[in-house]
Amino acid sequence: MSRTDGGGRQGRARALASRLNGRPLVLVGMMGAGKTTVGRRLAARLGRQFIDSDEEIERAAQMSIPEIFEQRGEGEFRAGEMRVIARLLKEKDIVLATGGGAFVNADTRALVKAGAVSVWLKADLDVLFERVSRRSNRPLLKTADPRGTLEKLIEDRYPIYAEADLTVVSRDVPQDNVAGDVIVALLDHFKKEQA
Ligand SMILES: Nc1ncnc2c1ncn2[C@@H]1O[C@H](COP(=O)(O)OP(=O)(O)O)[C@@H](O)[C@H]1O
Ligand SMILES: O=C(O)C1=C[C@@H](OP(=O)(O)O)[C@@H](O)[C@H](O)C1
Ligand SMILES: [Mg+2]
Repeated sequence: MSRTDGGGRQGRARALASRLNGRPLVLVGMMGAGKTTVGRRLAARLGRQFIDSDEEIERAAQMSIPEIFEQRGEGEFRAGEMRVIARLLKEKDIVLATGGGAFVNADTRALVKAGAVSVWLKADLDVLFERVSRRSNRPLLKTADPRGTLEKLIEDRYPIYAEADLTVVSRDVPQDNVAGDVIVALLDHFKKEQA
């Protein structure tokens, strides 16, 4: 990478930091969109702390997400998810990756909309299915037809994710490039907001 590229990157990160003024950046979207992995890259590029709400919930409950769903049920998971996100939104200068269902919950969505800048990482069914098929840690997809389940979730959730402040396509390119796409899209968003 040339010196100019490095300067451009840093310049964009600084410009964005000033626009955000400490406000949390929150990633929303389907399972497999890349919220956790792209979010980590994004935080590194912006010099922000990265937090994943699923990891926070697992730490608080001392159980894995599949165990929480199995032993406590989805209702309790969603209530815990909202509490954890409400607490995390009080932090400054963070990138927060949420679980795919968090923004779908009306109360959690209201908290995110009020206290953060939200980005929908969007990907289509084929891309998502290929990615989630790599691991079996998503209890909602433990059905007879996981692809059909994912398709139905997309149908239900896309209109809700569209309420995020902006949308970035999670392309099948290195995750650092997707993080770069998010930074460019955010700067563009703030420019438009100012115009
Ligand atoms: N842009 C990308 N290109 C290729 N693979 C990706 C990309 N983003 C994420 N992945 C992979 O997809 C899987 C799910 O990513 P993850 O970050 O856990 O998604 P989420 O948190 O949105 O469910 C992981 O194996 C990750 O490495
Ligand atoms: O879409 C969902 O409802 C869920 C997504 C998961 O997080 P990721 O989106 O990070 O996979 C996790 O919170 C849980 O399995 C439920
Ligand atoms: Mg995740």
